[in-house]
Amino acid sequence: MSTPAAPPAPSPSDSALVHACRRDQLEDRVPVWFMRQAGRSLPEYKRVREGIPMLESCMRPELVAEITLQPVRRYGVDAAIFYSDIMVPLKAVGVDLDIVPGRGPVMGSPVRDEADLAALRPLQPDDVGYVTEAVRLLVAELGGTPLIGFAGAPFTLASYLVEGGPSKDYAKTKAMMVGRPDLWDRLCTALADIAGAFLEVQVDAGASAVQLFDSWAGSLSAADYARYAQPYSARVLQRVADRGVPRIHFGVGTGELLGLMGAAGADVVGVDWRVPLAEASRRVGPAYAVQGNLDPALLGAPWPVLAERVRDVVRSGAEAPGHVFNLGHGVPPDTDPGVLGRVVELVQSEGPQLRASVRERAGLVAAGRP
Ligand SMILES: Cc1c2[nH]c(c1CCC(=O)O)Cc1[nH]c(c(CCC(=O)O)c1C)Cc1[nH]c(c(CCC(=O)O)c1C)Cc1[nH]c(c(C)c1CCC(=O)O)C2
Repeated sequence: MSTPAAPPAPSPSDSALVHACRRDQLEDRVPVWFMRQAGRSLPEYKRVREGIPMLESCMRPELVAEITLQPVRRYGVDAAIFYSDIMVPLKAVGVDLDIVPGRGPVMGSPVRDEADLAALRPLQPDDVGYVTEAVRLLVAELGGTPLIGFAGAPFTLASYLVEGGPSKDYAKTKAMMVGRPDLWDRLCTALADIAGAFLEVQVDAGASAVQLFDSWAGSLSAADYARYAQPYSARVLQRVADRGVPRIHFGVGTGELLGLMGAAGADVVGVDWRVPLAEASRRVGPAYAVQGNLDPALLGAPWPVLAERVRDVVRSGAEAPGHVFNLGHGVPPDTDPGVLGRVVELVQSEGPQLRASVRERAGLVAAGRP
């Protein structure tokens, strides 16, 4: 008699995250991960980063793999997010920039005219061999847990390049955008091609989903977003359209842009805390899953209050055809990791039941699903 075949190893493409992104959310799991889950909120991160500058840390495959795995080990989240930065592909093509602790990306010299565009040569996979290597190491370690690759969207990248560093009003960026649309088009097309190549590298090495961060797109009106940002984000997302991996598209303060962000070529629209997920889902329509959207500032609230807010997010997300639980923006550096652990535990233990009861009451349960 032959021994029965071992059950197939869990595959990231069959994970709760990927199913939720595809809107065939498994009834037994509400997937949860956090933007910026790897990083300064973790003591084990601070320990391994000691004395190593941010950008250098992104170029050491074993360190990248270790930092990416830290929150997966600690919290048991449903996805890993690749440890890198939106500025890494720009650094890789030779742009003079640094990431200054407590401040963010700072340029050696800002991009202001045609001559400055010369710095933005196309990204070749060999420019980021350390990314390929780190993704491969991670995919081997992660087993059934999916790895999310990411890139910065052209508008958000352009804001750092044109301002020269972080900004509150993006005045120089917007002045170029409306005043020099020809230059803006060349800048954002070059950035789209670099960001698209960066996503391709991660997917080719084994990432199971991608997220495009357009963190600062919420500073634009819908009309300006549609004209000056969306076409370039669409160009990035198009690069990985035929790779079979879900595409998540996120920004902050984008309540008025959610439909346009979906239409840029996403499968999942990331939502900050300002718009409830049920309303966000109505704005994007039934062809998209949603991701979000607990207010990160509430992580410091007393647990019973926070727990009820976590349940509210799950209930509101249940009105969408697919929901990936996340914060509305990144984990704040001063977050107590113990609190994030409790959030994961709550979403994983109560999430499926909360979701099922909302969907049953609303008559949203898909007929015939096992
Ligand atoms: C706008 C943006 C950047 N980088 C990123 C975005 C989009 C997301 C968002 O809106 O927050 C994306 C990013 N940056 C980092 C990740 C790693 C993965 C993860 O989410 O856990 C990701 C996905 C690491 C990082 N990127 C950065 C850190 C902190 C640097 C350090 O630890 O020294 C980390 C862990 C630095 C960084 N890099 C950037 C900023 C604004 C900062 C913060 C500056 C500061 O407050 O110190 C640019």
